[in-house]
Amino acid sequence: MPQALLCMSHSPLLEHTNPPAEVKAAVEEAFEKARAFVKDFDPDLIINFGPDHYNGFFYDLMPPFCIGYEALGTGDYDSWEGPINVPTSISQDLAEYIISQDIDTAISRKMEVDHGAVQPMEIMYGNLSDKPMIPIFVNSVARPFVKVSRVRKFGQAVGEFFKNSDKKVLFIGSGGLSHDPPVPQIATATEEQRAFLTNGRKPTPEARAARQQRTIDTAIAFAKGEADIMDLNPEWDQAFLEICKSGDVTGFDALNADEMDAAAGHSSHEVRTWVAAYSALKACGDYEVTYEFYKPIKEYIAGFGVTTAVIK
Ligand SMILES: O=C(O)/C=C/c1cccc(O)c1O
Ligand SMILES: [Fe+2]
Repeated sequence: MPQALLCMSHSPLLEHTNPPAEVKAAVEEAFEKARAFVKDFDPDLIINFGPDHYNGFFYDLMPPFCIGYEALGTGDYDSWEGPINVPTSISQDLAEYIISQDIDTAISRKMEVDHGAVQPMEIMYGNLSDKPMIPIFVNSVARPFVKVSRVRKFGQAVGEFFKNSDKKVLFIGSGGLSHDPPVPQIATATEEQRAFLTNGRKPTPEARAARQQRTIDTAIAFAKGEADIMDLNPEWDQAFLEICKSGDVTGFDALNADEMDAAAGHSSHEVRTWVAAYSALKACGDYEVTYEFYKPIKEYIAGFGVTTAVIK
């Protein structure tokens, strides 16, 4: 059965800040195009490569990759909260296959996933309880990072597993492109932030609200040119999109974490989810990108991209 791909930026600010009306309309049109693509493809199963922002994964145990056997949404920023429809036996077979290919992965029987992982599914389907979905965590915020070539090989192994599947599979990658939201980094964290990054599960409602308000305030200030975060980098974003369109996923290997921090912001590493998704699709066959949307949107703190692709 065929495979297809949807990669898109996410932002928890979609419902919390107000870009100019024409920008909002353009994003809504991109979502509508993506919805039409997904509806037309009508997958049986979603493989969802998503990051986390210290809602599900912390420094008490931070794997580079984790396959969810069972999962639930954390509900941060009013995102999906509660159980997700994960086909456990397929997740198990996938993990077994991946380790048989000499690629290591963690697994979780209770994986907690945040806005970054669930937003595309919410936008496509409105919920995470109907369509079967295997959540795959790709560490995109917490150093140390594995090389991008490793992410490509991981994605390739996932794709190989589904290449001859009897199910129609949609690979989703969620995140990026250039952006630098105010998520603390371990290297520069205060003692309090360090404690949170290591052991911040189940924040109090007050702590969660304060974190979210800080991000909203930063986005509003960023749009006014007043925030102390790195600028978006449309040129870097376009170069990344060119690699996606080239069909040569080894082109991702040249991405380097230090250079990404410097050029595209500390959350640009979320493109690792795209690298995994495109590499998974490529393992199923040569592909073509059938739709691309891109806009740098300060109110969302995101170089905002949406792409779809199919096997040629
Ligand atoms: O986790 C947060 O508090 C902020 C997340 C964020 C903000 C803007 C763009 C993104 O991709 C994010 O994940
Ligand atoms: Fe994010």
